Amino acid sequence: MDAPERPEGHPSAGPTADGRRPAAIVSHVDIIYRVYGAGRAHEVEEDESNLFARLFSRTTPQVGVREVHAVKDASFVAYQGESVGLIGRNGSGKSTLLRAIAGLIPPDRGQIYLDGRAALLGVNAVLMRKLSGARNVMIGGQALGLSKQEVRERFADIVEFSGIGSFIDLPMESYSSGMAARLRFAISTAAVPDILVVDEALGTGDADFRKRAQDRITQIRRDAGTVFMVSHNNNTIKSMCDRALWMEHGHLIMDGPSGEVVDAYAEWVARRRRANRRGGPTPPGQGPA
Ligand SMILES: Nc1ncnc2c1ncn2[C@@H]1O[C@H](COP(=O)(O)OP(=O)(O)OP(=O)(O)O)[C@@H](O)[C@H]1O
Repeated sequence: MDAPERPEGHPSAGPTADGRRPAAIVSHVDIIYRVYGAGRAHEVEEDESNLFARLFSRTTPQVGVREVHAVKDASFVAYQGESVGLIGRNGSGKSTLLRAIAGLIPPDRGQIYLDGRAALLGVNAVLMRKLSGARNVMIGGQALGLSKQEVRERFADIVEFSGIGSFIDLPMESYSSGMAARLRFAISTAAVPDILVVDEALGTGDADFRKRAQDRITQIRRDAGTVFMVSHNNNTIKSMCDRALWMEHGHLIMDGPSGEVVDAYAEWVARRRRANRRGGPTPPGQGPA
């Protein structure tokens, strides 16, 4: 099979003229979810011959399949050492784009090129509530690609960072949600990936833990890693990211220094609220489009 076409600035092309090295290239990416069984009642009850014709038709969409176009023609380049925040309203496509960068969802169109390994912060899928925190450290660490020996070497650090103390020997189902979130964060960042993808993990925990989480992310960036994060907290994005991407209805509508993008987004949200209170739409020409 032919190698995919490499856009300008592909990681293998080396650093740019200003010395920055691309870590992730997202080129014209579209992501479409297909939700099955989403048909209307009368479609489900249609007669069998009609159903047969539909199943074998190339042109008519199948019964009950609904498409959600979550990301539309998104393109950007992120550089090593950069921390990029994604902001936007609920359902605007932020998590979907992050999951695609982490390699969990294949784009329907376009390409994503990464220089190194990307990992989504969060080992939720593999952790087991009925097992002790200690057993879960071993399971989660290995899920991140560490060997048993490597997890053992980092065990004390992970437990110390989580602040779980002697609870580490109890089943995770006995933890408060904050304790579980802290342990998950500690496990997830035990193996430092080249590209760390953080989806809303920083809203959990108390102020002290948030500070330590922030320090750890800063350290990952210092080790030449790149961080992507989604947050609904504008202050988190401003303080932890140097750049922000604003998504609306699957489109990437603004890309720039985090302070500028967050302020523009906050202003737009406030204007929308005012317009909604007055019962009218957002004034034309002042929306994000
Ligand atoms: N697994 C899925 N199957 C079908 N549709 C999905 C799925 N996950 C997300 N969607 C849809 O894709 C769109 C984008 O969702 P996504 O979770 O990426 O948005 P988001 O900006 O991260 O939202 P939020 O801020 O609420 O987390 C939404 O319309 C959502 O309903």
